[in-house]
Amino acid sequence: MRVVLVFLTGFMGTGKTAVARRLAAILGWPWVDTDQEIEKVTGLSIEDIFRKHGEIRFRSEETLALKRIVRDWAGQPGIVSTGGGMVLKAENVELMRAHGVIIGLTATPEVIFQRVKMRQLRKRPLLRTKGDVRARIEELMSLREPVYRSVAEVIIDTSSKEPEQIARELVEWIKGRMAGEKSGKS
Ligand SMILES: Nc1ncnc2c1ncn2[C@@H]1O[C@H](COP(=O)(O)OP(=O)(O)OP(=O)(O)O)[C@@H](O)[C@H]1O
Ligand SMILES: O=C(O)C1=C[C@@H](O)[C@@H](O)[C@H](O)C1
Ligand SMILES: [Mg+2]
Repeated sequence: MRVVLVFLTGFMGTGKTAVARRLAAILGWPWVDTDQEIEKVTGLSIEDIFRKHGEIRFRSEETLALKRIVRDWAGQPGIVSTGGGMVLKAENVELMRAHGVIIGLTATPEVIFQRVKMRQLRKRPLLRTKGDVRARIEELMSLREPVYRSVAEVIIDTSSKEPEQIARELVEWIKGRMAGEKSGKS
């Protein structure tokens, strides 16, 4: 399989969107973010989709967005930052694996809390709680961690690095991955 699409996966606030933007700029590849794509297509914010239509509807929109992206971008290189729950559906993981490579980003719960607190929680309805947001992050992360670990080819801890530095490291990884594939085929 050639590396054509690079999917960034991981928990909310690990930096998928921030890193993808820089990765695309360095490589000169196009970039799409599935959350932004869903908002564009539905004309609704993530918050409104969850509030008015519920999580099941959001998950359907998420799979539809992924299907459109792999169809429209077939055969060309590109960076896709996914929503934090994209990997929870086996169908989505299969689609990503069939069209590219899956990179995982991680960070400590405390760093995630610092990044997503306040205004950022609006984009992440699953973290909104009357109780302790830190505890909610830890709970959801520990439930999902095995999935994030099992789907990604490589996992980068973004807790103490700037998005620019992470993007540069990933460029090297992607180049190595592409070179490895070429030599494997010849
Ligand atoms: N490595 C980093 N260092 C410092 N701040 C960061 C880093 N990565 C992301 N951020 C900041 O943390 C916030 C959340 O990052 P981002 O939106 O990229 O997360 P995400 O993984 O895309 O989350 P989601 O799954 O909810 O879309 C943003 O304000 C972003 O600028
Ligand atoms: O981790 C999740 O389930 C989510 C992450 C965000 O990117 C959004 O896709 C939405 O808030 C759900
Ligand atoms: Mg994002």
